[in-house]
Amino acid sequence: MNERGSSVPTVTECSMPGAQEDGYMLVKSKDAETPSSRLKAAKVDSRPWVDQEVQDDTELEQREDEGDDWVDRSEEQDIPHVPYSAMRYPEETMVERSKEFYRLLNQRRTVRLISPEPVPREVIDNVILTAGTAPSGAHTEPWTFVVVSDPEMKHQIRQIVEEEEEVNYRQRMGDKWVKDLAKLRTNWIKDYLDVAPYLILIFKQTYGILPNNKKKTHYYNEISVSIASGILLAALQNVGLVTVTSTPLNCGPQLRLLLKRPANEKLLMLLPVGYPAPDATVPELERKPLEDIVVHI
Ligand SMILES: NC(=O)C1=CN([C@@H]2O[C@H](COP(=O)(O)OP(=O)(O)OC[C@H]3O[C@@H](n4cnc5c(N)ncnc54)[C@H](OP(=O)(O)O)[C@@H]3O)[C@@H](O)[C@H]2O)C=CC1
Ligand SMILES: Cc1cc2nc3c(=O)[nH]c(=O)nc-3n(C[C@H](O)[C@H](O)[C@H](O)COP(=O)(O)O)c2cc1C
Ligand SMILES: N[C@@H](Cc1ccc(O)c(Cl)c1)C(=O)O
Repeated sequence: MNERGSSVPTVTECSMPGAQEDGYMLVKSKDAETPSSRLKAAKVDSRPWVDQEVQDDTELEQREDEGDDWVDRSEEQDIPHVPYSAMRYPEETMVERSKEFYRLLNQRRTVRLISPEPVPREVIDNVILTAGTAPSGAHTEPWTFVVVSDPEMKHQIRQIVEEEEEVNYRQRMGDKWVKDLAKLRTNWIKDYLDVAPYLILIFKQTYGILPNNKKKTHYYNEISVSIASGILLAALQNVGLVTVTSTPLNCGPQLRLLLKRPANEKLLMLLPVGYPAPDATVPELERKPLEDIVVHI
């Protein structure tokens, strides 16, 4: 393998215990070689180099089950291009606005003690609309925001999450993981899943399904939905609400089924949303200074 990553991880079809209706998962394996992996390797080798961590494998992986059920992009209609104009501020105003926005977002904290106080539904709709302004690969908008306010449904979500997180903390993840998280004083008990007025479950659509049932490639879907999620966090901060950017390990498939979401959707994160509880505390964390996060060239 050369340094620029031309060695391609092979892909094996295998049965996935306890998982989806699809019955397949892609497993990276160094040794196994199958016709599809050879095809994939050949395709990848003919492409320009991209960092393996960020390369868009979306289409390659999906074309494993290539068939007539994928839409041909060339069938899509051309659209008009229209003039664009942006707000233009004097430089001093730009500096002031950039500081002001930084001050706002620098106050954002993950708050794990959330008040049960109701939050207007319209505010939740607006922050989700804001998240939906995110850029997305080929403008595929590969996100679904499931908003849960029903107490019984919230409780069922809590039961799934607590059951899996208990396994994560007690055995699945091991000592290093538990030690790395210790400063946050988290555990598998997730009161906020019952208490927060809203739970927003953010799903990435790994591919799209058109009205004619053909599948559509959702390029860079995880990156696109992650950007939308970041914008959602900023929008929540803007209205004085708090959340926990939570990634409940191994809960995705169960939560998808509970919420009756289709098989093309995978849970990306679960955000309990509300006002902070009056007695909420947060760990006294520091953020890296500018010189540690920027390189000017
Ligand atoms: N594991 C990761 O790389 C990432 C995880 N997350 C989030 O972290 C949390 C834990 O993630 P993870 O450990 O992957 O656990 P999940 O609970 O999301 O998934 C467990 C396993 O099931 C697979 N799976 C989930 N949904 C589907 C679906 N609709 N169709 C087919 N396979 C599916 C996943 O595949 P697969 O590994 O292909 O996703 C994974 O192997 C979740 O909230 C998840 O959304 C967020 C970003 C990346
Ligand atoms: C991708 C990602 C996954 C996270 N997963 C969890 C999680 O599962 N549970 C949790 O309590 N916090 C989770 N967090 C929140 C982090 O613990 C938190 O962002 C970090 O401690 C910094 O604190 P701050 O958000 O207050 O700046 C996650 C954050 C990110 C960005
Ligand atoms: N999901 C667990 C553990 C956890 C906690 C905090 C984190 O920042 C991360 Cl990445 C994981 C939990 O919610 O307790």
